[in-house]
Amino acid sequence: MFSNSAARVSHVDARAAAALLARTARFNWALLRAVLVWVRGHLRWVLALLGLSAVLQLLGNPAGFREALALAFGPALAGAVWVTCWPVSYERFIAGPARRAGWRRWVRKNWEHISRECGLSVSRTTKSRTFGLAPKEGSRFVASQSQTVTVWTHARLVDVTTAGHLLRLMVQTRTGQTTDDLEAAAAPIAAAAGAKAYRCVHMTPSVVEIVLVMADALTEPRPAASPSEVYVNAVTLGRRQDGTPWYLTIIGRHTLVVGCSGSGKGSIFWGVCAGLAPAVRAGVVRLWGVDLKRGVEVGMGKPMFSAVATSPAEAVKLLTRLLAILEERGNRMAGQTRLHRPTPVDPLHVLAIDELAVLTAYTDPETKKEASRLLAEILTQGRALGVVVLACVQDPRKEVVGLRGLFTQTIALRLRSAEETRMVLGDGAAAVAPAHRISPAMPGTAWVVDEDGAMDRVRADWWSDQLVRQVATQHPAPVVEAVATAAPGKGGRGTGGVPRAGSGSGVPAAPATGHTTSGRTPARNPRAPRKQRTRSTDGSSAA
Ligand SMILES: Nc1ncnc2c1ncn2[C@@H]1O[C@H](COP(=O)(O)OP(=O)(O)OP(=O)(O)O)[C@@H](O)[C@H]1O
Repeated sequence: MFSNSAARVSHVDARAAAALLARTARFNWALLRAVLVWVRGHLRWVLALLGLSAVLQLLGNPAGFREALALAFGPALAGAVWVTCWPVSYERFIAGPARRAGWRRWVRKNWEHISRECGLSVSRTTKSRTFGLAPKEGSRFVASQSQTVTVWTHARLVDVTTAGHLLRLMVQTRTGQTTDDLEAAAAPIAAAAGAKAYRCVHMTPSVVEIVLVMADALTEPRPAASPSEVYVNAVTLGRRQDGTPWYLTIIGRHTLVVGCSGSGKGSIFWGVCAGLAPAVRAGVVRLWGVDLKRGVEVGMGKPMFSAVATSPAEAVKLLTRLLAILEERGNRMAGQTRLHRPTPVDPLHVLAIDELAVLTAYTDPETKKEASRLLAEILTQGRALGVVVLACVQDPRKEVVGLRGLFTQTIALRLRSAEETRMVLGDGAAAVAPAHRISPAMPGTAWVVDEDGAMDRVRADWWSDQLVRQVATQHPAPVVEAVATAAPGKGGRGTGGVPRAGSGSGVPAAPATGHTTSGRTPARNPRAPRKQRTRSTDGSSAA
């Protein structure tokens, strides 16, 4: 008995000792690597001090020899310990500022060369005259000697600044140049600087800011956070390539999301819908879902939606109902106000469509025609009347998405060709916003056009099925729209709809069939247990 427990203790000790040994070895190896990196980066300093220490040794000054060695390797060792034990603070106080200073120095020192090689400079040859003594003529002063010289004129580097991973060059055109020329040179400048990406911001008719992204802040996926605040104007979808948050304006915008299969359209779909969830619960926003991939996507967060259609026929009914709301609201707003302001009695309606092409291209001709007509009306009238559309599609061709031009903002996820990038982001976009070159290993990454017309690379946060279900359960829509019974032009009061069961309004509960989704929704993952449609008085669902 005793010998057994002793053996167990010694076994545990051996395992702890082995772990400690492994940790120590890893630490020493990290330290050694950091020292070697430091020495490589400061080779001249180290060699000079090693030389000095050798001379001092030869001169019989062992104290000086030791000091020189300490000077050569002391900072390396201190830096190595710092970077190994506290990498974040080392990056913040030492490595980051040093790297950024190096970028600025590189640009300032080499600007003329960069400008010349990247096609921003012009040269002109002129004759120059020199005066002096001519040896052949007995060192007599000769009036002039003529020689041909090349004179370069460069675009002007107004300023160089850095922040985080960004290197910003403010460049001014030279005479005869336009900002388009500066923009065209941004790609070779980015390549010369070893930048991961770049973008151009037109500051004035003669000044462009070239923003070089020196390290990719989008490489790592980031999980989305459960929203808690009521936001209607915009939602946070992820981050921009400079690491700042990426907001998508919702009010007054129709958004088209284009990306091939697996490009991450779901992240943007849920970024918007789940991002608006607190506003949905507060009643300021009403979500309408059209999921023509058999309801697989919207099924994840169905409680957030006031109505869901999963077939083209249901979608037509839903669009008809929405158009009726829009018409009623238009009549009410006429002569009163030109822009709808969402309130709990008169909410913002957000129509979220997953796989738009099924509705506008791949269904029977009659449904296709009717759906396209309804959607076109919503897109043309809805912006000011508080009805906005978010549509996701894989194929941006005109014959698939004929209504492409009616969307007021587009998000280009990974696309299949430069031609598709041009279709989605506009002429000339393939060069500056190459959505067709987004790596398949980085789903959720996209190119967007900013308010000022500049293109920027962004990455949406990742919404897991579990998080979508959780957000939907926490923020159910207080009102269910009885879309299936709607007839064209018979929407009645636009903000109508039936309060959800148990929402405390005293209005009879809507039947579970209030959603247009017919009975069965194919599940992508095992579904969470179905919630009973009764609610306790605090508004939370009761199982
Ligand atoms: N923002 C993101 N960050 C990291 N990974 C992501 C992100 N978005 C999506 N993914 C990954 O990519 C996969 C495909 O994403 P998603 O289903 O959203 O693509 P999709 O464009 O909707 O494709 P399809 O059109 O075929 O449905 C997901 O299963 C997930 O693993």
